[in-house]
Amino acid sequence: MSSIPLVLLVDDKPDNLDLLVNYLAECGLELKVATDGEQGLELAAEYVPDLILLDVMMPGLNGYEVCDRLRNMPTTRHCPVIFMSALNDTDSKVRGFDAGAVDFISKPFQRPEVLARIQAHLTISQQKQQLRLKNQQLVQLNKELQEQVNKRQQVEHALQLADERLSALSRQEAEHWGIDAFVGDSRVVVELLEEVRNLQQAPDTNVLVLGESGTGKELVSRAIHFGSKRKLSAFVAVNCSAIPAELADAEFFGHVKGAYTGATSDRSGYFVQADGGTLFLDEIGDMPIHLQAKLLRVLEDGIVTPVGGRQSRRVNVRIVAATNADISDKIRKQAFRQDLYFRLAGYQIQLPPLRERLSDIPLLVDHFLTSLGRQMGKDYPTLTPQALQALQQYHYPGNVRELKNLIEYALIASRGRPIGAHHLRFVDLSAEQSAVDLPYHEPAKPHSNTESAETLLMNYANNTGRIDNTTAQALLRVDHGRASYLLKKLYKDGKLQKQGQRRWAFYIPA
Ligand SMILES: Nc1ncnc2c1ncn2[C@@H]1O[C@H](COP(=O)(O)OP(=O)(O)OP(=O)(O)O)[C@@H](O)[C@H]1O
Repeated sequence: MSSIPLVLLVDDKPDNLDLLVNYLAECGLELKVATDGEQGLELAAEYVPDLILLDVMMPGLNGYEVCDRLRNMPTTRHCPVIFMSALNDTDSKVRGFDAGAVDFISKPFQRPEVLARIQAHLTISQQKQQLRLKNQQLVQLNKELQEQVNKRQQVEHALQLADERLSALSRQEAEHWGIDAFVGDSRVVVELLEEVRNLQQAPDTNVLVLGESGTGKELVSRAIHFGSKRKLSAFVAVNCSAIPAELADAEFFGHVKGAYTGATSDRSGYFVQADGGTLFLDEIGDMPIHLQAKLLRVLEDGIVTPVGGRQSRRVNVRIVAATNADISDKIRKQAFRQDLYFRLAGYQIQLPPLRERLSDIPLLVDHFLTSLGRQMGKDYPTLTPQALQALQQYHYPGNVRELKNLIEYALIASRGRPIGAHHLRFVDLSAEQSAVDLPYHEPAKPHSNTESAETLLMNYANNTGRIDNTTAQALLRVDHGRASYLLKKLYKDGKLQKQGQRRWAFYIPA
């Protein structure tokens, strides 16, 4: 409503119009007059008045019809209409209200009544208009809110989907790495799996996993993590022997931007990455001694500080460490800190070598035939009884990893036929298996450095107690002559002892 309210007077009697104009002249109103219904409608459409005084009985369109049409025009729909009539009966009033009038003024006019009714309805109309405006604002606000709610619901839905996908992934991972992934039903394995289950229920206990290479130390460590409540956070696997000493601090504790040349941004280290989860330290026996001291400090106070940074951060990490080294020997030789050992070995697990649980071979063979066969697109690979017997008689210096590799090779070599003993490529031949028809392999990368070749052979002999020419050839990828030369040299140096005169098998001197 403009500051001066506009009132439209519609009456076919000029006297009435004059009288009304006269009454309203000094009331601060703007007036428009129409002398019939048609003109009244035109002026109403053109000026959109704040109030209309409408005569009922007019030639042409009567007041009821005019009012009815006003209600149907979008611009005048809310404009209050007061009927003016000499008829004072209830019927005509009801009819008027039905047509959409807000009030009645009786003729002959009484000035105070006319003024009072006009004022009252202008005020009501003004308030109604304000209410309508507020309502529109509220509707608009409500729309915006609804849009926000919709957007939020979409985001929440997307988040929920992502969450479901993530937990499906972590479920898959947990299933993949769960305790069931560790195959075996020998007594020693059953006891071992019981220990793993107990450790899953003690998610804050650090664990030291000991065992020869290939016995499943990483598999067990993953099962400990993925079966515990820590599974929703990361399992970070680190091979301690593969980290260059100069990078070790940054790798473990992270670094800030500019800490050294090449540090172009902040980077979190293994401890922060594993926060809430598990840090798997493989080959812990090979961890440099200076790093052992720093690791011990983090294990004691749970606080890490990135290289070049001042801001420390508290982390909650379970350590599962593994080694195939003789850790007591390393402690004796002061190559491993005893205090760190006590921190890591909150609980200690010893994995048995495969040769001490040969009864697990059929299950393991079946497991690898199925899983590797599936990967290679071979549906039901089979094995001859002779091949299984050969597998059960071997002593597996490389443990389960070696068995897995044997089966993988045999699956390829057998080309879809049942796997026979001659498809098994044993690296370390025992007397019974020397008759096995071995396929020939081109040496991949011959081992030319004599010193490191000797170390490799001695490591093997120390681990297994024996070594022969065929094994040496396979280990170093060299020919028979070179293997003989190296074994004889170790023999002459007194590092190996010969067995019998004819067979070139050597033992560690008693
Ligand atoms: N009991 C088992 N059941 C099924 N697979 C096994 C088992 N033990 C070991 N494996 C498989 O053998 C391979 C070697 O296992 P893993 O890496 O856990 O051994 P490891 O003791 O950690 O070896 P390393 O000391 O050389 O790191 C992996 O492919 C693993 O899946």
